Amino acid sequence: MLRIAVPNKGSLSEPAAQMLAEAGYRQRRDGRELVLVDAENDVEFFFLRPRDIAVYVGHGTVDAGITGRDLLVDSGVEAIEHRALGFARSRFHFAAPPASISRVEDLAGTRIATSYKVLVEKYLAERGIEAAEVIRLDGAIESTVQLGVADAVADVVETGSTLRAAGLSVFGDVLLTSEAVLIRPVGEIRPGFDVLDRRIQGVLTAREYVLMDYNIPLERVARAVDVTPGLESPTVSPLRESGWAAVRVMVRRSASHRIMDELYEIGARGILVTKIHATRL
Ligand SMILES: Nc1ncnc2c1ncn2[C@@H]1O[C@H](COP(=O)(O)OP(=O)(O)OP(=O)(O)O)[C@@H](O)[C@H]1O
Ligand SMILES: O=P(O)(O)OC[C@H]1O[C@H](OP(=O)(O)OP(=O)(O)O)[C@H](O)[C@@H]1O
Ligand SMILES: [Mg+2]
Repeated sequence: MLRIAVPNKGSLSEPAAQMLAEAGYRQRRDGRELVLVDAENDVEFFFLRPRDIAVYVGHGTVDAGITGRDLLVDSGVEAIEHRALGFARSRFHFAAPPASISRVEDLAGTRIATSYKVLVEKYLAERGIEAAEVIRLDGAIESTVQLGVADAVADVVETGSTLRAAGLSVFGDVLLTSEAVLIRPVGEIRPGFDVLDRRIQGVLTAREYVLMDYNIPLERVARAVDVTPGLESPTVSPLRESGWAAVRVMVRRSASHRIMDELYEIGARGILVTKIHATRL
């Protein structure tokens, strides 16, 4: 039975549960359940703190896990980032009151508050910058400057509104671009992992693509297919009315309206877009 670690709390937990549900796995009914056996799919889910998941996977205690790339890096543990999952996207940045610090070099001799101490210390060490102290705190990092605990912070930024509300501005490079990731232990892939991965890949494709159907005069099929080449090759079938073909093809959801406009211009009619629920490509 494949053992999978899943975030039990925080920003990662709800979208991870949603993704696994779309992949056909059983869901826990109660947020306090710690273990869930899905015998039908031959997997066992362990609901753990997102920060600890990299450690369990790194030590090989579980066969797979979902966590944040930033948490994996900060754990200092070796595990393989097998696949990016497209949610909990964030950037990791330094920030300070704009009048005080605006360059990474100015961090020398300052106190920096963060929940990601390993990540920050590694970044500073690589640049030969010696902070007075890197203070590790659990959350609400943006408040530390106002509270007089730190001179600057290093934290997760999504929209930037938390930083703005605290009167802080980012400076320097993005230290890390993060999102939720599927991770696995170093070494041989555990039995059953490929099935989990294919199911997740299926969900990602179903989210990214839609199915497009349209009718088109035969002499314009080639032009239309140039606009919608599909992943491999579009299905082109004859319509009952002679001189017309029906085309079925996958297109990126984000481009679907632009593509419909183009197809219409070429002469396509009856253009339909349908949501894809699941895929195995
Ligand atoms: N506002 C946000 N937008 C996008 N991703 C976020 C946001 N806050 C945290 N994350 C990401 O979620 C993961 C952190 O999850 P974690 O559960 O530790 O923190 P959290 O979501 O802040 O939860 P909490 O603060 O309630 O403990 C990291 O990968 C981080 O980059
Ligand atoms: O750029 P924004 O869209 O404002 O999002 C970023 C904020 O969201 C998270 O905080 P969370 O709400 O999890 O609180 P925490 O600081 O206690 O973890 C993160 O730690 C940042 O503080
Ligand atoms: Mg948080």
